[in-house]
Amino acid sequence: MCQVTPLALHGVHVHRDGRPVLRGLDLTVRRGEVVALLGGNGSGKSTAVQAAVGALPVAAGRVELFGTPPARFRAWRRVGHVPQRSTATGGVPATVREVAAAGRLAHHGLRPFRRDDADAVDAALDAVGLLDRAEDPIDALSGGQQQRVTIARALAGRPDLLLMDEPLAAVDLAQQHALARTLAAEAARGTAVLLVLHAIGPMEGLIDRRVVLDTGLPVPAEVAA
Ligand SMILES: Nc1ncnc2c1ncn2[C@@H]1O[C@H](COP(=O)(O)OP(=O)(O)OP(=O)(O)O)[C@@H](O)[C@H]1O
Repeated sequence: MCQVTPLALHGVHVHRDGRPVLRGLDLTVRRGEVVALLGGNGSGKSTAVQAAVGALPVAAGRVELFGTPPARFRAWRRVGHVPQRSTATGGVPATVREVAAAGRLAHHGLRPFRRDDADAVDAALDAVGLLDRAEDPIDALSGGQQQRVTIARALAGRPDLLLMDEPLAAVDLAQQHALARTLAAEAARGTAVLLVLHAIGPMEGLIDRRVVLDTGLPVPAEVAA
């Protein structure tokens, strides 16, 4: 069966403040594949993720989400995105459950929230170890716990492509292991996963491929090893 590649960047150039940041990046993540995007500070990892979701314009080259450029892509329910250093508050009073439920928005749209939506939200909160805090105000959570809620929000959508920019940054080791198990299960059901990481840590057994960026280009595999 022919599978459309969930994420493909072909020769992508992105400029920021007039400076070249990505300089012809090729990157693909296939169905069920977990790819780690590594590299030093400022090497362009977050820029690549932002370009992938159409949040930054591409000066040259091509980005495709399930075969479609971000500007024409409509199936956002298939994509889960955890931005870098994200906290879940946004200044709006909301419970942990309400924030995680935002991850179902692209599924239920204007129809009422159903049992399967509620089950997906509960499963996502359980996966990040926060089901017992579901009714708490989001502001009452620590930074790392709030980061776990943004991960739950992405998981709640049961996406076919997960883009996570340093999801482990503020998360304790036990929860890193729990997230590794969750992502392994996601990949096993066919989800394509792109993880921006500084250290592989508990994700080691899960990673199918590593792409190491250096000033906006992948380091050749033999150098990166
Ligand atoms: N909002 C911005 N405006 C202008 N330039 C930016 C902006 N964000 C990042 N840059 C520049 O783009 C380059 C790549 O940054 P990027 O955030 O993609 O790196 P990164 O690999 O994710 O780094 P880190 O590991 O520190 O998160 C850097 O030179 C940075 O200065």
